[in-house]
Amino acid sequence: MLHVHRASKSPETHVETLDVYLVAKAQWGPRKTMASRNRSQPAYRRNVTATRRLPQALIIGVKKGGTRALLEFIRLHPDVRAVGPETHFFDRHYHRGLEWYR
Ligand SMILES: Nc1ncnc2c1ncn2[C@@H]1O[C@H](COP(=O)(O)OS(=O)(=O)O)[C@@H](OP(=O)(O)O)[C@H]1O
Repeated sequence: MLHVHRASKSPETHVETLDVYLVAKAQWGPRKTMASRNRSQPAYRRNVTATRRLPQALIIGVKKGGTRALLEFIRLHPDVRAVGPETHFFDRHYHRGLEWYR
């Protein structure tokens, strides 16, 4: 989850806090890790893995707006991969660039 703070001099808006979740559709391809040789895994798990890619969707909402619940419902779909902990890309790690973000 990412908290983006935007300050404003307008008395109506004050400080706006948003939660941002990153959601990516998984892209399946050949697995190249040691885990691929783990015979205790079923074949459909041995031979495929998710490729790291930029998110295709961002969930943005106000704090306490239920963004976590929405993310958990969306990630139930088998083709969806989503971050677990907060990434803080836009507020803390933006300078690291898109390769870090993947
Ligand atoms: N469908 C629905 N209806 C009513 N309330 C709901 C719903 N889904 C989530 N929630 C409540 O939303 C709170 C969590 O919001 P967030 O995921 O945005 O959390 S946070 O702001 O990042 O902490 C959290 O409230 P609190 O338990 O008071 O913290 C959830 O219980």
